[in-house]
Amino acid sequence: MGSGGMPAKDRKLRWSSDVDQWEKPDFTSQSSDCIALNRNECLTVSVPATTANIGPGFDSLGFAVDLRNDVTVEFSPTGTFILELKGEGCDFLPRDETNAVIEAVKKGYRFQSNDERELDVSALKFTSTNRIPPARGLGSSSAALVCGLAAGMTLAGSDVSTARARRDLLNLACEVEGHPDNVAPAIFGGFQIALSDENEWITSSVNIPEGMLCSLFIPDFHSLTSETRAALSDKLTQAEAVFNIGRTATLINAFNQSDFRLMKIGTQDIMHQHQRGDKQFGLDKIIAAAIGAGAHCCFLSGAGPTVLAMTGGDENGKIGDSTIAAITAERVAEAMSDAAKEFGVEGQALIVEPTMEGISAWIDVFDDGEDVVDMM
Ligand SMILES: Nc1ncnc2c1ncn2[C@@H]1O[C@H](COP(=O)(O)OP(=O)(O)O)[C@@H](O)[C@H]1O
Ligand SMILES: N[C@@H](CCOP(=O)(O)O)C(=O)O
Repeated sequence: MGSGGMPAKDRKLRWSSDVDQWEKPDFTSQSSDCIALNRNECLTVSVPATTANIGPGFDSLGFAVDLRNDVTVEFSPTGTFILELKGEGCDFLPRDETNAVIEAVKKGYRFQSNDERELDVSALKFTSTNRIPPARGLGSSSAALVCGLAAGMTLAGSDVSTARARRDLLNLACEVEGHPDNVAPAIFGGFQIALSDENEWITSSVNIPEGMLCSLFIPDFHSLTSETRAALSDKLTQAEAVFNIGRTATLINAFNQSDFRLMKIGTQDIMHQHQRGDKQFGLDKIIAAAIGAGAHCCFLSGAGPTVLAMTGGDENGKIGDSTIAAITAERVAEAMSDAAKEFGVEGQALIVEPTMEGISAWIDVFDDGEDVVDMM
């Protein structure tokens, strides 16, 4: 094994955060001996849900919200491949090696070991704890991809808390996903503007005003991003392009300057959201209801069908602001649910906060019954 019997804390020192000094694990013959995990250890990778587009920023903007999927990897007690699913999507996500998380683990491992080895997962146990509802526009596929890639890279010896590993993760995940607006905030947290420049994906952060809350209306039905993307027109008139360019720029200013008044106009879009939602589940009416109930802005989350409205924010820093924000967020969520019901659509209302925490990974060490956590 690359790490031998070394405790995780010491072993971590083998992988320098200095980009030029990354030390490749000593890959030897046996598959289970080729991973940077001891038999008394369990690796966990945690990734947040993300809301992409934010109205006009199609394929470019996204922010992370505090609803997380976790994947753990440990040696299987039965000596055979196990994939345990918990929470969202348990009833239909595959439990074999075709699961997107497992495919990504193998890809991440292959990348980190310079294509020298395939990861044999037959002696490993994976547990996927899913809190992000799949196929609802909250970046579940990106979370699965990023979790898996990061787990695979870690098993091949990478420290995914380093800037270099995160950059690699961004490039790898964007290659698979094709658009960066979910994966960038899933990896880096916060609000990200992401784009591709020749062979490289680049992301930069935007401020999210303190104290903002997101009211989510998550319809009960599923909608596959690939299907609703395929139905969009790939042509825009100049006037349509100008509509979205002006609003995207306004949106960035609104967030960076905590200017809540600009958020409603800054989240308007002409490229995709009404095509995906108005006739299908009354998106225009849900947005109007949220704004009417006091939201700063409201938009289709990713490819939908989730709708996200934003409230709160420490405009004046007055005592009691957070209580008022929470009450408004609940009122907005209720108004969205009622509007959807009138359209015949049932769903779940949920209030979450934006989060600055992107991917995190750690190793639990089970030592004589004691559980020591090693943050990576
Ligand atoms: N936790 C998960 N584990 C494995 N695969 C997942 C998971 N979540 C989502 N997926 C895959 O992603 C698909 C949904 O992707 P997509 O249509 O892009 O929806 P979303 O908007 O939620 O990202 C699911 O059908 C499934 O194949
Ligand atoms: N820009 C993409 C975003 C898809 O987000 P998801 O959360 O629905 O996967 C698109 O609009 O297709």
